[in-house]
Amino acid sequence: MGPQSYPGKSKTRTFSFKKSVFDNKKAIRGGIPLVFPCFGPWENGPQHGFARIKRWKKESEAERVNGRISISFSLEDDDETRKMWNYRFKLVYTVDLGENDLKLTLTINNTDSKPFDFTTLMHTYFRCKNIDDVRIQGLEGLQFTDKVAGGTEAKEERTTVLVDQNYDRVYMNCDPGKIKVDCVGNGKTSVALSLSNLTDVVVWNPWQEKAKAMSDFDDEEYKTMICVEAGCVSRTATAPAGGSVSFTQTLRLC
Ligand SMILES: O=P(O)(O)OC[C@H]1O[C@H](O)[C@H](O)[C@@H](O)[C@@H]1O
Repeated sequence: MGPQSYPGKSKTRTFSFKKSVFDNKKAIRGGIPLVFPCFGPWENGPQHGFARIKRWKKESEAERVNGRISISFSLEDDDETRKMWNYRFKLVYTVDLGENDLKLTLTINNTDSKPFDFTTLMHTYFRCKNIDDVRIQGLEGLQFTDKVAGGTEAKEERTTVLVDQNYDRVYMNCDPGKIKVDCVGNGKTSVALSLSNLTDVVVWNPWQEKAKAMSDFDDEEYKTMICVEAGCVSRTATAPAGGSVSFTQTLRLC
C-alpha cells in the first residue's frame, strides 16, 4: 500500500504501472509500496513481506491544517500474518501532503510481549520522462551492495549517479538530507529526500531484459521509472515489547 500518485503542483510524480492490479495477493507495481517485516526474499512469506499486499484501514479522517492535508492508515496482525510471522503489531502510516512536499511516516508499534526484529523500506517509484536523463545526487563516498553483481560491495565514486543498465544497489549509511533525484516527473523536476531513521537507499531499475520477463511490467516501461527507495535494510531494526519505532521520508520538490 502507498500513495499511488504524488500530485505536487498538479503533476503526477510517482509512477503506477499499466498492468498493476491490487488483489491482496500480489503487490502493486507503482506508488510507494511499504516493505515490512522483511526486505527482499523472505523464507516465511512473500518477497518484501506482507505489508504491501494487505488491505490497510483508515486510522483517522483526513485533516486540513495550514494548507496541508494529512491522513493515517493502519495495519494490525491477524491470523494470516501470525502464521508467517508470529508477532502482534500495529503499523500506522501517516501521509502528510503540502504544496511542495510529501511527508510519509511509518510507525511500527510492537503490541506483543516480546521484542521483534524487522527490516522496512518505502519503495518509491518515481515517474520520469526519460531514464537517460535521470540523475541521482548525494551517494558519493557511500558503500553499496550490488545485488546485480551477486552482492559484492563497493564504494560509490561518482558525484552524480545515472542508471543505464539493470541496476539494484543498496547504498548504506546515507546522509539523511543529501539525496536528490533530478529530471523526474516532466523531466525538469528535482525531488530532494529528507530521511529520518532510514539509513539505506536502494536504487533499482530492472532494465530491458528483466522488465520483459516480468508479467506486470510493459516492455518499455522501464524507460519511464526509477525506484529510489529509502529503508532500513542492511541491518535489522528492533521494536521492543510494547514499544515503537518511527521512520520518516519527506519528498520535496525543488
Ligand atoms: O518485484 P518486487 O518484489 O516488487 O521487487 C522489486 C525490487 O525491489 C527492490 O528494489 C530490490 O532491491 C530488488 O531486488 C527487487 O527486484
